[in-house]
Amino acid sequence: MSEKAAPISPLKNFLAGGFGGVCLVVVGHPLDTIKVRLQTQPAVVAGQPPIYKGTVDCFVKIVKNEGFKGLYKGMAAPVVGVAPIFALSFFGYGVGKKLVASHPDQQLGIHQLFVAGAISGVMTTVVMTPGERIKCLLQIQQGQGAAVKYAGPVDCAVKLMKEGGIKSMYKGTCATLLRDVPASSMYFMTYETTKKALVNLSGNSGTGLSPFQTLFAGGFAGILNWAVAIPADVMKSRLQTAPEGTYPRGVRDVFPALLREEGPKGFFKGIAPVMLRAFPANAACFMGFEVALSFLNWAAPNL
Ligand SMILES: CC(=O)O[C@H](CC(=O)[O-])C[N+](C)(C)C
Repeated sequence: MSEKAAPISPLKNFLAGGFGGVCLVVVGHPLDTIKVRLQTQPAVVAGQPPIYKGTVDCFVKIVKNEGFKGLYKGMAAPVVGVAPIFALSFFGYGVGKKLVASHPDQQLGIHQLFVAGAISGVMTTVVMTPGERIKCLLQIQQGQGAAVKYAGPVDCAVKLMKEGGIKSMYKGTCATLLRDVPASSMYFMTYETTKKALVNLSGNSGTGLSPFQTLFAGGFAGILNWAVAIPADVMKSRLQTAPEGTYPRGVRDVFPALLREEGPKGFFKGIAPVMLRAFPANAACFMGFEVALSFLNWAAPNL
């Protein structure tokens, strides 16, 4: 007999998703900083050592030269920016699930979950692109020898608007879509299917998931999200941090340039910190989401 699905509330998803996003940033930001530093460091010149030899070297150099606070550089922007991004992402997923379901109680299949995730990916791009542009610019300043240009996220946003208007804020939109549409599909589909598999395995369908199972399903969703997102993420970070005019045709220029300069492995730059961060950060995110959702279901059952 097919189980009756819980009614979907995009509004509750929005609020709980925002809380999940804050949990994700607190746990994952240091590794995100390392990822962006590795992704955007200049190509190695023959005979000269790279600025950072790898994840551990990058971590040690940041802590030595900038202190622990260097790892948390640019975190104000994601905390303020990621909460709405994740709120919108989980809201979009809720809307997507409603759109693909033929009736409100339907248990969605793997393909429907995939499409609902893609809808979420498109919706988040509106806030994800400027959020990522500001975050990446802040994360790379100082670390690679350049003078400090932006005092913080607001200063960065104001300067980008003054210098290049809304077009500059939305630099990297195509790369963000290329990253987030497949990534969000993978993310939500993996979380739901892993959850279902774990419940079936343990036979605890009456009591739902244990905290450990939620953490595992969330962490695994994060890993598969990044497994499909990383090549587009490298292109996005490059594009969004390059000096004006470097890649006039966006992805169409950054793709061949990266391939020419660094070969196929260039598209996987920063994969170690990405994967190190993916599991704990997304485990924390889904845990925060589920806790907030349970609270909302208790406090406002009809929301
Ligand atoms: C690419 C990205 O932002 O992935 C999010 C998870 C993470 O580790 O930041 C998930 N999502 C694309 C659904 C926002």
